[in-house]
Formats: sequence, structure tokens, C-alpha cells
Amino acid sequence: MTVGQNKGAAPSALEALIIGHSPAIQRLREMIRRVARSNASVLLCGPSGSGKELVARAVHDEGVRSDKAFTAINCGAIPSDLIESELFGHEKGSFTGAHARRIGHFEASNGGTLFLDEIGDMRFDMQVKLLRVLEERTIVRVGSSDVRSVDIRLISATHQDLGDAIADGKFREDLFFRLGVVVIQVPSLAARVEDIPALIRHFQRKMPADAKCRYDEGAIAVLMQHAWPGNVRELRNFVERASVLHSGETLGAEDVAILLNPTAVLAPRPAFTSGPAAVPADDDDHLAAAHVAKMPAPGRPIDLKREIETIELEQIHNAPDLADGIISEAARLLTLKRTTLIEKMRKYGVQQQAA
Ligand SMILES: Nc1ncnc2c1ncn2[C@@H]1O[C@H](COP(=O)(O)OP(=O)(O)OP(=O)(O)O)[C@@H](O)[C@H]1O
Repeated sequence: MTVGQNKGAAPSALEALIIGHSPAIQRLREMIRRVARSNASVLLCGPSGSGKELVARAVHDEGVRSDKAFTAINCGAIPSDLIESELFGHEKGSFTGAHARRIGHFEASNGGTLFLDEIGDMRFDMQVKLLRVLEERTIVRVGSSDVRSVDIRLISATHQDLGDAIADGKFREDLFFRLGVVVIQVPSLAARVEDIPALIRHFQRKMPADAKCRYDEGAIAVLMQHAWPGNVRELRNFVERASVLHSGETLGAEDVAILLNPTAVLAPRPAFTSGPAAVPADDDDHLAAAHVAKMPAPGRPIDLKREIETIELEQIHNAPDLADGIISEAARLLTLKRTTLIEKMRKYGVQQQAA
């Protein structure tokens, strides 16, 4: 499968924003359409980088408030002693440093949508105040006693398990139910790998034609097997890295495997040493070179045998380390017979370090 162009009907605004055709993404778009019609508070749960802020933006864009402000606040990034003033504003002189009156985000976004990211990081005393605002739809600026009405749609998000936080007494259960009148689970990328080709096309769309990469079937297979701990954000970074290092090229499985693990070349050497007789003196250069000279190009041939040996050498070095030095386990990791691995270790002069 190559990452070619998708033909078909023009996508809706929502389909153009939230990319993917997997059942999980189709369900997510349907949820967005439904909740957008209401004013209910929405709690978005899902791992980091899975698209929670994008979903919040989509709920806003699809709803009646789309022509009003959408303000995103990361609660985890605001010092806890400032968050009340950030959200509700303050009067001049209400605390040291309050040199002027300041309007908070609730007032500034009146009529629109407020997105509170990392809600699980909010301090307990602040949770009480937020609950009151949600129940009464009013705010009081720090240092003031005036009660002001606000008309806000609140969307919040967390990558934490709020059930655990509630059980540990760190998050108020009543606030959880207020925030999550509707709870939407944003799926991890690993749960919808069939969306990867469409997401790659999406991230490449704005690139100049000669910066784009093509991905052969092997490359796509490796991408689909990757765990994607950083989710769609990690994929976006990967696509950018690929275009910087391989613009205009067709990437195969090996290229992708290396690009997915860009720090591997910097990793400490495994607990195995290379025998001086069998391993070339420029071993490190040799390994590093594998990260740049992989694809042949007109006027730039490659030594395929050497490339394959380089990859084999790297794997033979790394597998025993990953297996805590247990050779039979390392052989299993490489799907080799134990005797074959020992033979290859001898060939490359890789030996277990004396304890
Ligand atoms: N389905 C999708 N289609 C297109 N782009 C997506 C999709 N999901 C996520 N992205 C992109 O991935 C990146 C990360 O998404 P976003 O910031 O919304 O994740 P998040 O879950 O809010 O992350 P965090 O928990 O770290 O705040 C953004 O560039 C976003 O536009």
C-alpha cells in the first residue's frame, strides 16, 4: 500500500479537521456532531497527543457558538496560585502583583467555548470554585464581591484516569459529573492504525511536492505495528522528520524503523563488546552511516550487502542487551535459533562482557 491520493466526495468540514475512516474515528465524529448541538459540558478522555484539543475545537466549530471565541487553557501549565485569577480575573490591588484590573478567561470568552486541558492537575480548592461556577453560571473576580453571569460552554480534557484520582481523594466526584455530562473517549492511534495513511497524506498536504515522501508497503506495515506512545502528535513529528531527511524519496521498512527511533544511534552501547578481530575499526561510523546512506539514488549507489550487515550487526548488538544478557531470550527476540545467534555473534565478534 502506498500513500497515494484519496478520491471520492469532498469531505465535510468535520472530516477535513478530524482525519480518519476507522470505525473509532467515525464514531468519534458522530459523537462530536451530537454534542455540538447541545450546550452540555463535555469531558474528553484519552492519551496525550490523541487529538483531545482538536476534538474540543471541532465541538465548538460544529455548534451554534462557532462564531464566538474558543479559548484553550492548559491548567497544568498555570501556577496553582494564579489559576483563579487567570480563569475569573482580578481587581487592581487584590494581591501582590495585581497592578491593574484583569478580565479572566471565563468573562473574556463569554458566549463562546472554554477548553480546560489537563483538568486532572487542578488543585482541590480550585475544583470547588469551578464546581460553583458550573452550577451557578456566575463568576466572582479575585478581590471583588460582584457576582457576574457568564454564558460559557465548558469542555475539559484529561489524559489521567480520573476514576483513580477520585478514589485517591485528589479529584472531586461531583465536579467530575458536572464536567462530564457527556464523556468522550478519544482513541489512541494504536487503536486505529488503519488511519495512518490518511493522516500522513494530511500532514504532507501543506508541504511542497518535492518535500513529500512516499511510503512503500513494507514501510506502512512497520508504521502500523508501531506502538505510537505519543499518538497522532508523534506521527506528525515523524512525517516532518521523514520529509527533512528523505524529501522526495520512497521509504521502505528499514528507513521507517530507523526514523521511528531517531535516538537509537545515541543510545549507550549494550553490555556486549565487539571483538577487535572481526569488527571493523570504524564500527561506530559504520552504524551511524546506516542512518543516512540507505536509499540508492541516481549517481549514489549503495552497497546492499554492507547495508544488510550493518542492520544485522546493530540487531545482534542490541538484542542481548534487551534480553538482559540471556542468549536464548535474545534469540527469541530476533526469531533465530540460539545456535544461529551465537554463530552470528561470533561472526561479528560480539561477546558478552565479563562480569
Ligand atoms: N484525527 C486527527 N486528524 C488530524 N490531526 C490530528 C488528529 N488527531 C490529532 N491530530 C493532530 O495531532 C496533534 C496533537 O493533537 P492534540 O494537541 O489535539 O492532542 P491532545 O490529546 O490534546 O494532546 P495533550 O493531551 O498532550 O494535550 C495536533 O497537531 C493535532 O492537530
